[in-house]
Amino acid sequence: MTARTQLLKVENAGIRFGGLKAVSDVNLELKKGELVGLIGPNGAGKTTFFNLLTGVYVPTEGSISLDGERLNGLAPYRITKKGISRTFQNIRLFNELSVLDNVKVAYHSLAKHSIFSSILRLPSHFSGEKEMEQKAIEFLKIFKLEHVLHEKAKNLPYGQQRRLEIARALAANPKLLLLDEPAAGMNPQETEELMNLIALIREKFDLTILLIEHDMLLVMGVCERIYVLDHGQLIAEGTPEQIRSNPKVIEAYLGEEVS
Ligand SMILES: Nc1ncnc2c1ncn2[C@@H]1O[C@H](COP(=O)(O)OP(=O)(O)OP(=O)(O)O)[C@@H](O)[C@H]1O
Repeated sequence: MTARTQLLKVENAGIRFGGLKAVSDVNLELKKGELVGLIGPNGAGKTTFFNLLTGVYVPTEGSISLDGERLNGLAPYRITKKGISRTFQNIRLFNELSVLDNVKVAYHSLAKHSIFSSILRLPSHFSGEKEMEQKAIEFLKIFKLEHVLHEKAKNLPYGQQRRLEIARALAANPKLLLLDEPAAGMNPQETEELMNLIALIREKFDLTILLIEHDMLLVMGVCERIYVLDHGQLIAEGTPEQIRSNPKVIEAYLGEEVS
């Protein structure tokens, strides 16, 4: 097997909120094509770490780079353009828009035709728009949402809303996809379907994925490597087998199920 090249490099990254070090001295690397888990007890700093990667927060220490390009201090939309997309712990869709429009909005952020051609309704606007719609429909088929294209997002059952959120994040054509608790609130069958979907999109879109998840079955089942955060610091990194038997992880999760 050829050695995989590096995609994300996080060096000694952290952020303070007043006196609280929510994330501190984190070193993490992702190689292209990897599917990696980020776990840790409640309040460990997982979502804050995603917020650092996506520019919601600027690190107060350390550096973050994607494909060798430093991301510290870039606005979230610029980081999306550089190739990082995410989903949220609490689903954030445009509730009043249709399923199709939710995905088209993401395409618009990358569209080649300019804002001027849209305003002036030039031919390039219409060809761009049509191409975008076709792409969005193709996309939604992969997520088994083609039968609800014109339904408002808010009317979808929970599992479908979760899938739509992932579809929308992927429409921005990321190199790195960050999934924040994608299985939260799902039943075991939906969780299993989601695991299969994550494996499928990773192959199909040649993606690198970092996944925050409390469902250990999902994390241990799909991730090749896992990082563990506790009180804002990384306490372990390794394969699912190594993490399961790591004494520091067991201690951090005392009272919670690890395997
Ligand atoms: N904007 C903020 N201002 C102050 N404190 C914050 C802010 N954002 C996060 N924190 C604190 O940082 C710590 C880490 O929170 P975070 O939400 O990242 O944890 P988490 O691991 O994602 O938790 P959970 O699994 O419960 O979602 C918590 O103590 C939280 O209160």
